Amino acid sequence: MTTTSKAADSPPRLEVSGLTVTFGGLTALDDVSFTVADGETVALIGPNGAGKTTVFNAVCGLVRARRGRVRVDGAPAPSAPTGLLGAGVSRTLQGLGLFDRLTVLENVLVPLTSTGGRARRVAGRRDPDDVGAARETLDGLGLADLAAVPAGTLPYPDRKRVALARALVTRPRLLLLDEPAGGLGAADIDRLAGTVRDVAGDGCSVLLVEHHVDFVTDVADRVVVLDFGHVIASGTPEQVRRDPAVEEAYLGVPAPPLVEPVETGSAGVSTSSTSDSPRVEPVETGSPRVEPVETKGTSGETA
Ligand SMILES: Nc1ncnc2c1ncn2[C@@H]1O[C@H](COP(=O)(O)OP(=O)(O)OP(=O)(O)O)[C@@H](O)[C@H]1O
Repeated sequence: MTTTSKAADSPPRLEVSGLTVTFGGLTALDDVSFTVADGETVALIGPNGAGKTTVFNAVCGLVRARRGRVRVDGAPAPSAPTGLLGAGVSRTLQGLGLFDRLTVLENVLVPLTSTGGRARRVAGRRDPDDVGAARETLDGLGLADLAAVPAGTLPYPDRKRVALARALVTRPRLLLLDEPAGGLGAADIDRLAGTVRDVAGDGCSVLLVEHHVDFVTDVADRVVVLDFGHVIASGTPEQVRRDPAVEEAYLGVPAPPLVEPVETGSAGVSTSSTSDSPRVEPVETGSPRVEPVETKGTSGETA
């Protein structure tokens, strides 16, 4: 999925380098480094409180780093959220943050009409180009028929797609998705995965925070695992799934040895570790899945 449109020595779309963030005496992030290339999808996973949202907030200028740096296309990331659109960065929120009384179309127009000198157009006159872009985005997400419906009347999966449309309408080069699969059923997650692949296929880089491991495995080129503010593993979804440190971080116990003597019995598993014994792979028995947190509200929140 990674595109090759940039020169080989060009900076990555997103570079997080030595990022350290503290809240009073708490070190939420400690020397965190990773990159996201053009058109690459990277998932940031980790147990609750690991620091995932803090990474997002640091990229968006919502929290100040004590040390380290965040660069987008080689330039310092905006120091305030108001600079995000200009930097080609867009994000969704765990709580969606929709305006319930505005229609779907009006919600999707918000990032277009609230930037630069176009803010005055919110109150009445709409730029036809903006409306066209919003309708095109809604169409692409299967939301065209809902354009005139107040967002607050929609079921949660549709509201979630509206929030995604609002993030996509500015045609970002870097899209940050905060628990995009949380609270969705299997069919909606499949549709979301298709959208993420399409977005990445168009060259947009995607950084997502997600607890749903099957979704992560489906869409992510690489996974970065945080625990207590440290990067404890990174690699392909398969590499990370098999990493004992990841298992330990989620389950709180050391991973068992790779080959464990097992009692003989009807299951036919050998007790010995001779070369013709079946190989026991304890790490495969449980993907490090933590159920999505659905209690963080579904409307009106900001990050
Ligand atoms: N504004 C804040 N003030 C104080 N502590 C904070 C603040 N924001 C985050 N923290 C703390 O920083 C740590 C990392 O929090 P963060 O929300 O980034 O974790 P997370 O991995 O996103 O967790 P979750 O999966 O539960 O959303 C936690 O210990 C959290 O309590």
